[in-house]
Amino acid sequence: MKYLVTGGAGYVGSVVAQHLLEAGHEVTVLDNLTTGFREGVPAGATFIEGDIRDAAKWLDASYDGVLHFAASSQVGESVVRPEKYWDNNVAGSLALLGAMRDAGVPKLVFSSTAATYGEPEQVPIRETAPTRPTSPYGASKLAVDHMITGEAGAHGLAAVSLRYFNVAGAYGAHGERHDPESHLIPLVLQVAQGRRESISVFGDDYPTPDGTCVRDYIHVADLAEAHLLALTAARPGEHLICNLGNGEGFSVREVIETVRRVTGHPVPEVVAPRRGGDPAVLVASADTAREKLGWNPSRADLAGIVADAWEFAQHISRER
Ligand SMILES: NC(=O)c1ccc[n+]([C@@H]2O[C@H](COP(=O)([O-])OP(=O)(O)OC[C@H]3O[C@@H](n4cnc5c(N)ncnc54)[C@H](O)[C@@H]3O)[C@@H](O)[C@H]2O)c1
Ligand SMILES: O=c1ccn([C@@H]2O[C@H](COP(=O)(O)OP(=O)(O)O[C@H]3O[C@H](CO)[C@@H](O)[C@H](O)[C@H]3O)[C@@H](O)[C@H]2O)c(=O)[nH]1
Repeated sequence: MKYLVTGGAGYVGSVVAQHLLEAGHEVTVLDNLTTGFREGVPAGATFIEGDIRDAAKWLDASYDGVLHFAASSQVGESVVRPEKYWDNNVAGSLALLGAMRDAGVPKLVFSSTAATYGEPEQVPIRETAPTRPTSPYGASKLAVDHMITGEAGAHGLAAVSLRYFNVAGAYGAHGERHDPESHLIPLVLQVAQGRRESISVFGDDYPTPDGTCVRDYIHVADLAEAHLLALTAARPGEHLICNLGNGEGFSVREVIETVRRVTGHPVPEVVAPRRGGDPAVLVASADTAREKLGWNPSRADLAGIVADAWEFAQHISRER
């Protein structure tokens, strides 16, 4: 099969593109390199440096589907620059869906997020939970989910939205890398490497056992496997929404402690003010993904996830 992977020079997109290639598919990556890296695109994929808003230039009926990762994805930034999120995520996805419709591309797998739920009433969070995002990022992703539901109903698109919880870990040469770094695990690893003095803990007065935010960390390779299953499960005219997480929450402090244990290095921490837009707790029920996709994540251990991320962090700093 032939797939377009938007955002395939970024963290999750590059790992999924690599899995698609390993499964024998033909892959084209479309990425404007705003947060991704040219060297992140897996060998064997065709690369187009371009924007999803111009997808019509490249999409044609030879594609069997699109895996849509390209987005702006930082919760905190979205609170201070909401317009960027409406433009890139919502207007960008609208253009992409239009290009798919015009070209007759039948299938879509979309990177949605736990951030669509906001502060949950019940944990673990099921897909039927209320969607009340606490950040413009989450709101923009929820808007795209609604757009996709309409597209499936009106025009027969076969679609799956995968609501990732916190993606972590690495897969071979592909791992989490942003410049400047913005995500918790790679930042804590930079402290362990001595590249940063300390990690800021954004708020220690949340209603959680140790006062810091709790997240459900999912290995990027488990996540990638769900995308391949979603391509098989997608049905014309239907929009399936599945959470992807391990169902276990770890606090910011527990993540920092795990990094100390795995790396054997000291990690000084400093309590800082809360970051805008952060819910206190996000933990998934992934029962729908297990039932509808046949997904069976096998890399749930946080220390193992951190160890893979650590190996990747060491690899990229040797390259610098
Ligand atoms: N990392 C996580 O924990 C997480 C959790 C939930 C959802 N997601 C979603 O998964 C997707 C991938 O996230 P990531 O962590 O790999 O981020 P990333 O920033 O590493 O990757 C995003 C990629 O999209 C590209 N891009 C952005 N806007 C574009 C545009 N207009 N046209 C073409 N390319 C564009 C960037 O250059 C980058 O390569 C995003 O949609 C994000 O919202 C990520
Ligand atoms: O220097 C830091 C960085 C982060 N955090 C905290 O660590 C937690 C995790 O933060 P981060 O790694 O930035 O991830 P999230 O903000 O939880 O968002 C990720 O996970 C979401 C799903 O839960 C996705 O939608 C987003 O795209 C993805 O960035 C949050 O409580 C942050 O406030 C800190 O305390 N210090």
